[in-house]
Amino acid sequence: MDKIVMKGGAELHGEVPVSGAKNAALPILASALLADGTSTFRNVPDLADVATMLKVLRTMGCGAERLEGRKKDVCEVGVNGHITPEAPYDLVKTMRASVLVLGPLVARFGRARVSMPGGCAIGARPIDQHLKGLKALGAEIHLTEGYVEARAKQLKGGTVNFDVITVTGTENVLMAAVLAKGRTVMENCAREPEIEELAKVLNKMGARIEGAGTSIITIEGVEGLTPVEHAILPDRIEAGTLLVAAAISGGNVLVKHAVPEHLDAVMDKLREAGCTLTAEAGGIRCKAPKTLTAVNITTTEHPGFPTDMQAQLMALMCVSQGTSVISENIFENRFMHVPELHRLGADITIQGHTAVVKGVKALSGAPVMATDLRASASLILAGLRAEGRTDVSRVYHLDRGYERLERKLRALGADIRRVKAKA
Ligand SMILES: CC(=O)N[C@H]1[C@@H](OP(=O)(O)OP(=O)(O)OC[C@H]2O[C@@H](n3ccc(=O)[nH]c3=O)[C@H](O)[C@@H]2O)O[C@H](CO)[C@@H](O)[C@@H]1O
Ligand SMILES: C=C(OP(=O)(O)O)C(=O)O
Repeated sequence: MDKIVMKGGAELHGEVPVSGAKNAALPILASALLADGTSTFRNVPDLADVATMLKVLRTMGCGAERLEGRKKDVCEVGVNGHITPEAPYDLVKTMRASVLVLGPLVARFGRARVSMPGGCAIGARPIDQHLKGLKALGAEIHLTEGYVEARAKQLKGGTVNFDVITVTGTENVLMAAVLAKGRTVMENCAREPEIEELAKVLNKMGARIEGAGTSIITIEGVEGLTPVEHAILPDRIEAGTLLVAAAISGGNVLVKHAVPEHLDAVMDKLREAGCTLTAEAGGIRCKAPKTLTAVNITTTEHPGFPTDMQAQLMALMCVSQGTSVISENIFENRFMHVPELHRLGADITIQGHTAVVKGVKALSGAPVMATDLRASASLILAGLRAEGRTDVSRVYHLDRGYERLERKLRALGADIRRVKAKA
């Protein structure tokens, strides 16, 4: 297993580009199932999760490849009528977002067999709302042998009112509704920029969707869609992570391609902590203050503070002056980074879904273990500031969602490298 080896203390300076968004690329790759022919996607991040989604599509019989050489950011997905509409357990267990093929498969092929994703390190993460939405469009759903089996000769438009705001649930039902007969109204939808991006792609393919990015989405079903060409939007969570890297190191960094409107809540918190954030042509600049100030954070659905940035902000709070209260309201078990941050000298107490972080003068390097994707980012951020050497193991979690993070940080001046596992 690869690990990241780093020495803290360097201030980060310079410019760093953000890659395409994982959470947009995954549903958008799945959306290619909705049309016959080859769809071409650019700015697709080179991540383990994207490789898994391409594999899921290939397993079904699609052509799904990343191009090579200078076009390495391009993925092509080719679909013809002959596919096996099944996502097997072996793949879904490595990436729960594989469940995003469920909606497109049942809409286009009239049936789907997709392994139930099950829980993961950060929470139970059921998919009852995905299933509720598909049922409202007329799909028959059975759960057998750990699989969701969905069938519908022709989905029919209907009203879907989500009991819980869910990002991939909204996306799954949206991808089903575009080919349903008649009008679908989806209420209490998630409002993330990645949902707007998915709707943009579907509309380019010929769908008729209005309201994506708000809590009510209306879809007029169409008979068929055509393949598409699209460049994926920048990853707001990677951008936020790089802004925190600038802040925690005491540096001054321009995060290129970062979209300020996608990062309002994160930028507000960094400002409150004393950083100077400026939207510049082509990105966002973060200049760290001499002393960081503790701020309170409450994660909520977009446009609130994102749960996917909670662990990174917690790393920052570990070295900020004062006491910070961090409440996690989206996932029930998303404090797995806390015991590892303790190993670096952090002072954090957990009370239920709240963590109380008392800023310390210094962190000290230690071997630590990543437990999930954003936990691994938070440990690397803490390692940038810790005195001495920090080794972060289990970086396969990091590779799910960050494209060569260590190279990006090294280009900004960090002392960080990847030690490859022996073959
Ligand atoms: C691939 C992708 O886009 N992943 C993101 C997506 O995950 P994902 O779409 O899985 O997260 P959801 O928005 O669905 O989850 C939000 C909450 O709703 C609950 N829930 C969800 C669905 C359901 O049917 N029933 C139910 O109870 C979940 O357990 C969780 O407590 O949104 C999360 C919340 O912003 C992010 O952390 C993930 O990075
Ligand atoms: C939780 C995340 O991803 P996923 O939903 O793919 O597990 C994340 O990106 O932080």
